[in-house]
Amino acid sequence: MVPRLFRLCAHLRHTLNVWERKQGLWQPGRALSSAAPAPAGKEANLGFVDGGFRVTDFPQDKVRNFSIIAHVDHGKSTLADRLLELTGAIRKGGQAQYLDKLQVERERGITVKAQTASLVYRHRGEDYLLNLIDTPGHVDFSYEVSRSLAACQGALLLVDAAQGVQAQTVANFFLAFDQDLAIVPVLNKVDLPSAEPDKVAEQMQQVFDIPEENCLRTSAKSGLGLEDVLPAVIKRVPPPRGDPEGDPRLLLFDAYHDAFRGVVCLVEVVDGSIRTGDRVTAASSGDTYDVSEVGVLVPEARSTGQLCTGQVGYVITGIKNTRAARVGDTWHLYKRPVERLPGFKPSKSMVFAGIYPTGGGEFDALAAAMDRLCLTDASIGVKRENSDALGAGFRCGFLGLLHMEVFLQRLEQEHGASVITTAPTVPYALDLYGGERMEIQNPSQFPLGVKVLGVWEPTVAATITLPSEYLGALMQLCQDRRGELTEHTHLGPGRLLLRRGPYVWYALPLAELGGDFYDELKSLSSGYASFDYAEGPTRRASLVRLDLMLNGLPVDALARVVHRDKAQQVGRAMCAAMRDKLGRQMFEVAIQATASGKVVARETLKAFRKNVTAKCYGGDVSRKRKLLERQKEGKKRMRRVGSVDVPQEVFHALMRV
Ligand SMILES: Nc1nc2c(ncn2[C@@H]2O[C@H](COP(=O)(O)OP(=O)(O)OP(=O)(O)O)[C@@H](O)[C@H]2O)c(=O)[nH]1
Repeated sequence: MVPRLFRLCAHLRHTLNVWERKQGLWQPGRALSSAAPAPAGKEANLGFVDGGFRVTDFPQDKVRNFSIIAHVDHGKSTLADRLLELTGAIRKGGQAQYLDKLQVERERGITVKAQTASLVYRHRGEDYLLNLIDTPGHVDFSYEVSRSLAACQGALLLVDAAQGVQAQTVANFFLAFDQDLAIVPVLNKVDLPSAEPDKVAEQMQQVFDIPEENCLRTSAKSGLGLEDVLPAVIKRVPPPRGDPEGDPRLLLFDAYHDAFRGVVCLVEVVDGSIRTGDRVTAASSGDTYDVSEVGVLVPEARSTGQLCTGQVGYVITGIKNTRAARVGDTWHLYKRPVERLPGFKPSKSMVFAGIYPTGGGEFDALAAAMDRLCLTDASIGVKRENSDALGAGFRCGFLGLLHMEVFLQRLEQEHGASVITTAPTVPYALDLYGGERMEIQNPSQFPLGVKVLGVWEPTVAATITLPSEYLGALMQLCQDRRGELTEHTHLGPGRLLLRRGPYVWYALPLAELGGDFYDELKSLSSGYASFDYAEGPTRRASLVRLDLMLNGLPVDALARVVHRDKAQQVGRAMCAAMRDKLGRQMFEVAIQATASGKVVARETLKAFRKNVTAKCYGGDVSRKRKLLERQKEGKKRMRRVGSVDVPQEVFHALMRV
């Protein structure tokens, strides 16, 4: 009864909204009677901590939408904090890195999810609504950056004045440049003794053709130069260009799941405006929803009743199915179709891994958790798969290894899921007899007993910047990882440029970026190297399938594809790790590694019943019982391969070999 009543009210409200639009009776701000007018008189602080908010006070020319983009750790989140404080959105001296809300972000000290905040700023006696999007710096999250940029007309390009232009500075600059955004260059960390802002400004001119005098100089730490940032945004970033009189057209650029409110969609209102009570249609599916709440993030969600042309905010529609909120989709008013916005390029998975629940019966819970997490990260590809050893699970595609690690950490921390993952792998293409080509995303799909004429693996075009003195060590590392040097160049003359060294371009197999590549790169360059990559062509390579067998039976979840020359070395390491981790069984276990069916390594585990109470001397019965119970509990978490019980820690341990 209640939902029906609610639907009826929503329908009446929508009909009234449409009628008003048609009759020209639309009264901006009427739905906002509860919002207090913005306090006047304060120059640069009209914040939301004490003040009110009326979106209709901000016509398009008083709106600016911009992102902060930079290389990792150049200070985006710290600068965003300062801008939030400056405009009164948050209180000074509060929580640092306010927009990095996720536990994983705080623990790792990196941004993984773009965050939006609307600020009100008074400049020369006029109030402006500035929508800021703080973006991640790491290459694995560049999809977040490109998505965020679609809702912006400008970008603050931040560069650490001590480190200069780095690999992701270049990558992010081109993302913004390709989308025709106004770029406001900011040299940050000028307070550092090692800062050389003049040299970096010169570098900006050389690399990006940005006039040196256009670079702002700031310290997000000490606050130096911050007062110039927002005036520069207002002056250099154009207002959004949409048609305020046109039919409402919304770009859905992000979404997340809120435990109380359900699916929350972040939108830019490209044309027209949207109000609570409107009925909207998603252009991709034709599904229709009633808008139950509209508002801005200041940075917490605040209902405003409507959003006008060019504004960025959130919309809640009671979407139940997380997959219905398709990031990149165009929304319009019910029965008022509009031309669809270009949306986003689908992301291309670079790394794949199988994800399985640790307990067999936990599949549904894992599926629900994955669904909710994928809503906040549209770049993850998910397909169901089954493993003989691990049961029902998923094969997921990620943009890189860090992306995968962060996803797994979020699954555990935010959704309480406990999972086993297979070793990450890349997609391979196999040439079979008869001209047939087979794509595999899982090593256990690599056919055995069939003649494979050729295996093609993906490569990346890697850009590495590092000081010249580390060039030799870098070349050795890339050669060990089967890389081919394509080009290298110096950034230009000058002390800083010499110190920062050359750009080096390598074609590297994507599979070789796994494991310890980043760690080695950082350690060989004393932390100075920076790395970025783009997708390269596929390359033919001598690759084989490596299997781990227990008493003659392959463990499908542990199969991997390796280079022929490394098969024995990896096989031995896997057998040794299996021997150490498996724990003795009641019978002898033969552990073998086979490359394309031929044994390349072997270990034998002698029969033994593990006596977990051996260390408990005397008659401490309760302690013995506790240990035996824990052993029983552990057995539940075992996976059976033939007659061998494999504890799940073994899977975790072998993924890292
Ligand atoms: N000395 C100095 N340190 C700064 C300044 N701005 C930021 N930092 C420090 O630099 C480190 C990285 O800052 P973040 O704001 O997390 O950098 P980020 O670009 O958001 O990092 P990612 O999100 O991981 O890409 C932190 O330890 C900050 O305290 C500055 O102007 N001066």
